[in-house]
Amino acid sequence: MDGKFISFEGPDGAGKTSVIRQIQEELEQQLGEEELMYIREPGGSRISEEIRQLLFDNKNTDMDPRTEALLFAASRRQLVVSEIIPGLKAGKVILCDRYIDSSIAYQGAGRGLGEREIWTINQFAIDGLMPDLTIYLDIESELGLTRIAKHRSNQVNRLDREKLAFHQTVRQSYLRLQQRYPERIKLIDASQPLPAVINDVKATIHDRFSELF
Ligand SMILES: Nc1ncnc2c1ncn2[C@@H]1O[C@H](COP(=O)(O)OP(=O)(O)OP(=O)(O)O)[C@@H](O)[C@H]1O
Ligand SMILES: Cc1cn([C@H]2C[C@H](O)[C@@H](COP(=O)(O)O)O2)c(=O)[nH]c1=O
Repeated sequence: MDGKFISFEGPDGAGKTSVIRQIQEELEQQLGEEELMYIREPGGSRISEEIRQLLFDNKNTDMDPRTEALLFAASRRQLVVSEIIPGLKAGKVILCDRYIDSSIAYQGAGRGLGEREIWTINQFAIDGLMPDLTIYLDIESELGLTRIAKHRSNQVNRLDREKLAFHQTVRQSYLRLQQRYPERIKLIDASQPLPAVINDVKATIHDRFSELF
């Protein structure tokens, strides 16, 4: 497939949304809007957005962890088929806010379901389709959660509400993934001021795809 598949990962509050917004704006100017696709997980397609509602509904506190893991994988499957594969076939640059690494870190490690088990169920969903590049925004859990509490307290979802220890486990899992796949996953220090984070992200994308930025 001709396109470029870039995923963005990180603990809650790392700044993914803020970074992607800027990257998207600049790439749209460089490439034109039609060459670019922004999607977010869970969600990004009609059916996947409906699964998102179920996953984040604050009244679903009794959701079983395996149900949660399967719903994230189901949402991902639908997104792959309805958006990502067609976008890549059309040669687009796809900016994807979270992908399989989120499930490994949050459900595999955070929920304690096992990183290998989550990898396996997600292979059924993605059928081998991995990002060309993953930007991992690394931040200490305390700082990430503080940012959310400060700026986004009116939109806190079921997973944001987890205890600090959960978020620390998630971060450790991300760091292990980055060490295991250093060619695909590039670590950016997200505790820096936003403009510095964005510069690092642009340089990392350019290193991988010299025609971008
Ligand atoms: N580098 C930064 N320095 C200070 N504040 C930041 C930085 N990046 C983002 N923020 C602020 O932190 C808050 C969370 O940022 P953002 O929503 O972009 O993070 P996120 O990684 O998408 O979070 P989540 O995964 O929980 O949705 C926002 O209010 C944003 O303005
Ligand atoms: C894809 C995916 C996401 N999550 C969690 C991670 C976050 O807490 C939320 C997504 O919130 P955002 O503001 O849209 O980043 O969902 C997860 O646990 N597992 C996953 O596979």
